[in-house]
Amino acid sequence: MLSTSRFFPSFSSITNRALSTTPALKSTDISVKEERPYVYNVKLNRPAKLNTFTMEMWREFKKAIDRLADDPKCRSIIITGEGKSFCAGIDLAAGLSDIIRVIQDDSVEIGRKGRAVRRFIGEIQDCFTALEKCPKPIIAAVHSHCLGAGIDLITACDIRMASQDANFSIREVDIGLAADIGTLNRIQKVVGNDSWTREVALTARDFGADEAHRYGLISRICDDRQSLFENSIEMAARIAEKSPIAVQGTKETLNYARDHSTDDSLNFIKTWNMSQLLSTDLMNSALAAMNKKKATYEDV
Ligand SMILES: CC/C=C\C=C\CC(=O)SCCNC(=O)CCNC(=O)[C@H](O)C(C)(C)COP(=O)(O)OP(=O)(O)OC[C@H]1O[C@@H](n2cnc3c(N)ncnc32)[C@H](O)[C@@H]1OP(=O)(O)O
Repeated sequence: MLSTSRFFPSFSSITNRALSTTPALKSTDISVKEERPYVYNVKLNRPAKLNTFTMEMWREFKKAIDRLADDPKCRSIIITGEGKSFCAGIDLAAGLSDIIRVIQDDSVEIGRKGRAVRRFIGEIQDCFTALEKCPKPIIAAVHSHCLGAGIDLITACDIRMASQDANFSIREVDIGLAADIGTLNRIQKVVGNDSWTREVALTARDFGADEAHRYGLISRICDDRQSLFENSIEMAARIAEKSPIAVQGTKETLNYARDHSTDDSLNFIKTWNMSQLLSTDLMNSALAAMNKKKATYEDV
């Protein structure tokens, strides 16, 4: 069992450093690649630190997702991690240094400190909420460690799959905090088992791919990392072949239905489709189905 203290520089050394000493993000910490036509891979690319998140990396991640959200040449996305682990959570040394500096700055009045903490958490929340807000479906492909912020990330995705070696933990209580960037707010809606959710969130215990699958956190287990990658690309490519109007309307509606009453969401989809059924995609798809052919669709 590793102690988290080995990752922390002393608090005084953090507070004495200037802001600019936060390890700078090389833009390679997040890489974006078109793997197939219309299918993009957003890769966490900080393998030496097990793809742990710094503030700069969070910002880069959001930028990448927001860019793909608006790119008509992107229709589906997979999220992968380079190296040994998918994501070992927040970078316990660099990722918390900004906030610790504020907390420890005695010249800042306590009410203002609270506001700064709230802003800090909100900014990080937005980086993962970008996954949910992105109209393109997003598949998380998890191998090895997926801890803390890693679970925040994957619960904001549309689909989760993992290789057999995956190792998950809602690790936050072990570092003295209630998870605040999405896991606790989304996981019950993903998993639908309140007792299990509370068990893993309150104990921070590790669980593997089989357990994650059994409780619905992931929908598919692959034998190894290579087949995980291939399966996630195949699934993303299959989605990308379909009408982007239909696919993106489906994601919007599922998100809306999750957070509203059935009545409200029925109203939402009929209003949505007031315009979206007028699209040529409907006729194209119907004709292609009747002729046993594949339809192609304009970019949106
Ligand atoms: C407002 C708050 C917002 C977000 C909050 C999020 C909360 C969380 O994310 S909680 C989870 C935090 N993460 C952890 O507690 C994991 C800590 N890491 C480990 O326990 C282990 O590294 C391991 C994942 C079990 C893997 O062990 P091992 O295979 O032996 O590899 P290591 O040699 O330990 O690690 C390699 C390399 O990575 C560095 N590293 C690993 N995890 C972190 C981390 N979380 N923060 C910073 N650095 C980390 C480790 O120091 C090694 O670096 P070297 O330079 O090679 O020493």
